[in-house]
Amino acid sequence: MERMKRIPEPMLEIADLSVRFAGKQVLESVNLDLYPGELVMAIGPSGSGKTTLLRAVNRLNEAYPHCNTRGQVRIRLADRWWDIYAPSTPLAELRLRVGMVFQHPNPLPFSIYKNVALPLRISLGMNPKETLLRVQRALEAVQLWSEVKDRLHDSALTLSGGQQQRLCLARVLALEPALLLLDEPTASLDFKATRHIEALFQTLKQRYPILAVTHNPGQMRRLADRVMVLQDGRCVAAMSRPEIEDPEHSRRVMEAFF
Ligand SMILES: Nc1ncnc2c1ncn2[C@@H]1O[C@H](COP(=O)(O)OP(=O)(O)OP(=O)(O)O)[C@@H](O)[C@H]1O
Repeated sequence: MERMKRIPEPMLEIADLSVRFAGKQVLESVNLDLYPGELVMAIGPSGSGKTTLLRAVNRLNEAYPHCNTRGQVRIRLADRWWDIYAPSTPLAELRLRVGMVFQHPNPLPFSIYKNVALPLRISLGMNPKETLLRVQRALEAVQLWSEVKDRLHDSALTLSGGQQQRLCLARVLALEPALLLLDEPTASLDFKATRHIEALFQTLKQRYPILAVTHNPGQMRRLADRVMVLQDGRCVAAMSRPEIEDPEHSRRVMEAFF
């Protein structure tokens, strides 16, 4: 008897997603499935809707009263599907499971330690000993520990832009999310830190799938398993890994849409 081929189930399903701000169409009928072990990158010209797409996954666009979202976004957590836009979905819990790193670092006006520790204490109810261990592990993962271990109680706002970005990533990783959303996560990092964080993403995607936005074609080639190209809010092209690796093909796609 022919063996049945196992079709992997996605972790995230975005179906026919449209977003308007004050009547202006910003995303139109976007579809995307994200599978375990994948790092998918959204690219496109400035204003094409990349950040809006990421923000739609954890319902951050709703912070704007004139925002209207249609379509479906579903996430699979512990083998159960959650409809992200269903009124019954527990939003706070969802946002803990869907970690997002923003384009501009957004540390809280507290100490370096508290920035990572507070969500663990408040949201996960961790005890101080567990918290300390988790904070250290997260800061080591983003290669910040050696730079801050002697000044953990200084304000996070005294860190450089690149250090703040790594701190914000550590804060998200410490919560051990199910899915990562990254909006140009290396934009404020130097070459060495960028390469380290890129290597970290390659490891992390085995644990949780990643949907990322980048403006950097080199980073796209180094990291992306698949690429979606957005233009004026629509998905106008897609590239698989072999197409991304083919310099002629990816050059043609970039030239066509940028
Ligand atoms: N809260 C908002 N209210 C009104 N318009 C918005 C809002 N947020 C985004 N937009 C508009 O939606 C469009 C897409 O914005 P978005 O930030 O998603 O683009 P992007 O592709 O991420 O751009 P960039 O590459 O410059 O970061 C833009 O025209 C932007 O002005």
